[in-house]
Amino acid sequence: MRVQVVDHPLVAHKVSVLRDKNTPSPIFRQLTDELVTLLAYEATREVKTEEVQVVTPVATTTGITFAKPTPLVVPILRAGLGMLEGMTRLVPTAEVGFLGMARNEETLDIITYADRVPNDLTGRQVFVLDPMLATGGTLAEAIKFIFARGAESVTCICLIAAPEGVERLKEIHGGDDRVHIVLAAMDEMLDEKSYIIPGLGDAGDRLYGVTAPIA
Ligand SMILES: O=P(O)(O)OC[C@H]1O[C@H](OP(=O)(O)OP(=O)(O)O)[C@H](O)[C@@H]1O
Ligand SMILES: O=c1cc[nH]c(=O)[nH]1
Ligand SMILES: [Mg+2]
Repeated sequence: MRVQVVDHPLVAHKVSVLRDKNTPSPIFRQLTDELVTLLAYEATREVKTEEVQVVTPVATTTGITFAKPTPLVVPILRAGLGMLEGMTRLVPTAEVGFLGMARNEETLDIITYADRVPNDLTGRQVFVLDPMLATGGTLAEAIKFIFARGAESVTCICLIAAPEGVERLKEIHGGDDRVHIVLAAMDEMLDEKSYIIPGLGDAGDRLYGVTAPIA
């Protein structure tokens, strides 16, 4: 499993504004959208391609296009939805599946409440979108779910991670080169409620301006 923290001033600046508790939802949504495009640039570096003939106004040349089957993008509802448009803007031919997952804030159990992902993911490169990787429980479930349907690889694009969550995923997928995690920031730790410190609070609540009921 590879973990990559994208080290770039544009990313660090946008994450800093995102963290600020006074940043309102509209700006939070815009920054999330901008950040995912910066992370997607790195996350798609190994997307499968094939050659294609291109006729320019002056000559014919060989270009590349995405190979079939096309990449599948899977935002984890609710917060991952805030990353979808930025991703599909960069990879417009990607297909999109949806997973609804919520962490019970008291037990930390993960509830999967929506599955709109194709049954057969054989040979697919899957890009999972979720801004927060805290205990890693949600992503562990999502990765298990996607591999159970036959995916070739899973790349998770997250904004902020806690070391505890990354360690948990490494315990499961450490020797597995099919799993790739791309992050904007690796934070310090989890607090007693398993929120990321310093983090940015509840990403879903900050994106959408409402507190979701406990799952
Ligand atoms: O690593 P974990 O400890 O599993 O926590 C991370 C999860 O928590 C948040 O979602 P949440 O359950 O709050 O759902 P929401 O997007 O509907 O707010 C976040 O978007 C992740 O999916
Ligand atoms: O810090 C955290 C942890 C889980 N989910 C969030 O949205 N934020
Ligand atoms: Mg939430």
